[in-house]
Amino acid sequence: MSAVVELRDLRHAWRADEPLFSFARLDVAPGERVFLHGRSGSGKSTLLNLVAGVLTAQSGAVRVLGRDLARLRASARDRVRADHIGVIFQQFNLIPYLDVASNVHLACRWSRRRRERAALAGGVDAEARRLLAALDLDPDALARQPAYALSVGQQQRVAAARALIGAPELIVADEPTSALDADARDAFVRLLLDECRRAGSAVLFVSHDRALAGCFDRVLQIGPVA
Ligand SMILES: Nc1ncnc2c1ncn2[C@@H]1O[C@H](COP(=O)(O)OP(=O)(O)OP(=O)(O)O)[C@@H](O)[C@H]1O
Repeated sequence: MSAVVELRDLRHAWRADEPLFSFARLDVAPGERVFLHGRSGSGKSTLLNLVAGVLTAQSGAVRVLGRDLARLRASARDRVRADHIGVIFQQFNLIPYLDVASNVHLACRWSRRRRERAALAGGVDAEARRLLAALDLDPDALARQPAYALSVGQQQRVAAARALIGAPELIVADEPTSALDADARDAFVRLLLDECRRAGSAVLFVSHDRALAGCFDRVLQIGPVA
């Protein structure tokens, strides 16, 4: 099966004289779990934004499921993201006054494909509740709570459930464990990767914390351009 993500001769520079990173070639296979680390400021978030189609490549190509993101109109890029990528960013991007279940449902409101996949798995609400429980949140106690009333660690898990619902081919996660202590961090990563395996989702997980690297199939370092 062809790669979920392909990077080809990708370079990015915020300042013309200072290239941030370059990837001659990187393929992420279906279901593969990739850990990407690098020092603060090395460009990890920038790379994930390129893969998620939030930024467009200055030179080289980012392909997601064979589609070259830079060649798509903005609306088509948004569609690729909504249909095929589950995003867990540092700030979780939950809507604070919306309840937990509705925050998880959002991914299925933005994408018919994911709504249909969740429906096949038993229904959008049932799947949201299953994912919350799988991520160690009690859906009976929390589903109707507004997101703002949850702890940071709970909000991270809600964001993960929203990324996973509808089984997108790719999960991109940007430092989702930065606010957790070591035990909570390890448990969260284990649960997240278990659910990705169940859904067949590939994972691109970014962190500066190399202690997590052992949980992944492949470890890559992002660094300054030589
Ligand atoms: N929109 C932007 N415009 C200009 N420079 C930017 C922009 N976004 C990021 N940068 C710069 O690019 C560099 C890489 O930032 P990025 O957030 O990708 O790094 P990171 O590896 O994710 O860092 P951290 O681990 O601290 O989150 C930094 O020097 C940052 O200041």
